[in-house]
Amino acid sequence: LLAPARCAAAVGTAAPKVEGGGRRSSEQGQLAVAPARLVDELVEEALVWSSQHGLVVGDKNHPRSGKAPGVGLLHAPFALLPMSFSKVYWDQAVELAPLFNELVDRVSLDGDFLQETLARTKEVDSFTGRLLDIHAKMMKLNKKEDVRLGLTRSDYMIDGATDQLLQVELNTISTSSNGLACGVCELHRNLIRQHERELGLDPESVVGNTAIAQHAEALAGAWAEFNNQSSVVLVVVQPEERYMYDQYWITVALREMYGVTTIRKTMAAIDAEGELRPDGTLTIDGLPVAVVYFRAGYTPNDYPSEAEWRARLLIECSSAIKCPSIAHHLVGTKKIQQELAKENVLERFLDNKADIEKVRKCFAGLWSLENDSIVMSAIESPELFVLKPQREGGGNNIYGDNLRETLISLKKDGSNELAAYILMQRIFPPASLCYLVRDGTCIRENAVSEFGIFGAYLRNKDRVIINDQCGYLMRTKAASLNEGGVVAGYAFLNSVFLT
Ligand SMILES: Nc1ncnc2c1ncn2[C@@H]1O[C@H](COP(=O)(O)OP(=O)(O)O)[C@@H](O)[C@H]1O
Ligand SMILES: N[C@H](CCC(=O)N[C@@H](CS)C(=O)NCCC(=O)O)C(=O)O
Ligand SMILES: [Mg+2]
Repeated sequence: LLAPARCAAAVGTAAPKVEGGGRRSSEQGQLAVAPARLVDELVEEALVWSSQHGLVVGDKNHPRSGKAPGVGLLHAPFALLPMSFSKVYWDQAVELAPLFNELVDRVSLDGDFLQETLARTKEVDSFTGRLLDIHAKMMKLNKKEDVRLGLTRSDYMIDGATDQLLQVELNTISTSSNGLACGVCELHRNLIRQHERELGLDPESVVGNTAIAQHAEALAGAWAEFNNQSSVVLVVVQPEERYMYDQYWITVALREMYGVTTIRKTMAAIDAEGELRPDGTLTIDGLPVAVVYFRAGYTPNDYPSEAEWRARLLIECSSAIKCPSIAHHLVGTKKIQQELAKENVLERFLDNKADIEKVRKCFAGLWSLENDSIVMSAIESPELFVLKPQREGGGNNIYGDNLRETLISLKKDGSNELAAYILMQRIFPPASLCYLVRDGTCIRENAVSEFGIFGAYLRNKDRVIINDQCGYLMRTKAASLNEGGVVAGYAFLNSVFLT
């Protein structure tokens, strides 16, 4: 039905020209029009597979879908077939993972750098300010985190104009979809296995996703370093969580693979039930906490009252291994991303020249709004930029005319509001026709992808126990969309086969 060569294009491609073969981004996207019968069959099988294998999210149309597991389920949004991705980019992103792990840890130890870099932002962004206040309190207490666990994700897009892999952002808190990303990889392998001849693809060419196993391994490793057999891993969650199934993949693996117990609590519940023993141990309902795994706490919406801020401070003051610590969390702000892109700043944190060049090579243009000439360029050509506040979770950036108007009003006020934002070069990834499935419906869209590599870093004093990439997340969205993110409702989960 679909000649293999044509079919390779049928799965959507994000692999423009690279050294040693491959094709230019402009040549991509010649999607072989798969016969409707085959697409319908694939969609039906994919929906059945997703329902039977926990590739699910809570359905926002169901009142209790964010409260109780098993209630109001809906399949997670997914691309029907994997994205082809050049091994050159894959290898580059994998090679960068331990470098970014090390960079995040080094920057997190430089409290003055964090406080100074974010000082102006603090004046105009109260959320970031509150985080900085907790960080300042820990500095005053000279609080040391001997055991540090970083679970990160570095997100990239391919810049179609230069065929360069450019970092979109470095996430250091609540890096999610680690569970569902594995599911979509298995879904694609299953579909290809069932239709190998028609699709002309090899199921094993879909890159396996180790995210669940490796996140569980890192959390279990931290729990072991805490060295208290009766302790638990505390998962900090939002009161309404429709992404709970993504989280349960990790916590069930933690129990089944390592026998480690997890408890799920909201920040309000931690404030109400949490206590500090004299030795600094955090207890919840009397249970000692070894590790605090934040799957909430990254957005102002997670702090509706002082109770949640008290909980964050209580956790930070405790001997529990925070994932992330307040310092690690702050390293992931866009302002720090922009500061690290300045000349000679990486040299403060990384020693090896070659490593520094590898990291610097993946930086897109990043500027503070104090840079008048860049602000003027952005006002003239807003479509070439993205304006970013210090926010996480998708849906927060400013684009196009709104970007221009925001900059003009910020400049007119002359207020220091400017420090709440950074400007970033807009990346235009190669687009290709893809089949995308959401709410049981398959659409064919000209789509672009964002490739994330998860990173795991576990250290006890000067002993680095884990410093590795730990799985991947490929997200695909309509090329016409500015914003991204699955939870935010824009992107679809995808997997990768290397070309
Ligand atoms: N420089 C950029 N070029 C193109 N798209 C971008 C850029 N930065 C962000 N985006 C889009 O906006 C989405 C959210 O931006 P991001 O910086 O990842 O913020 P968040 O922390 O909210 O995820 C990304 O997933 C991507 O789709
Ligand atoms: N509900 C929360 C969701 C937390 C969250 O949005 N995390 C951001 C980085 S901060 C992220 O990694 N997004 C990747 C998946 C996407 O595209 O939506 C959770 O389960 O922890
Ligand atoms: Mg993001």
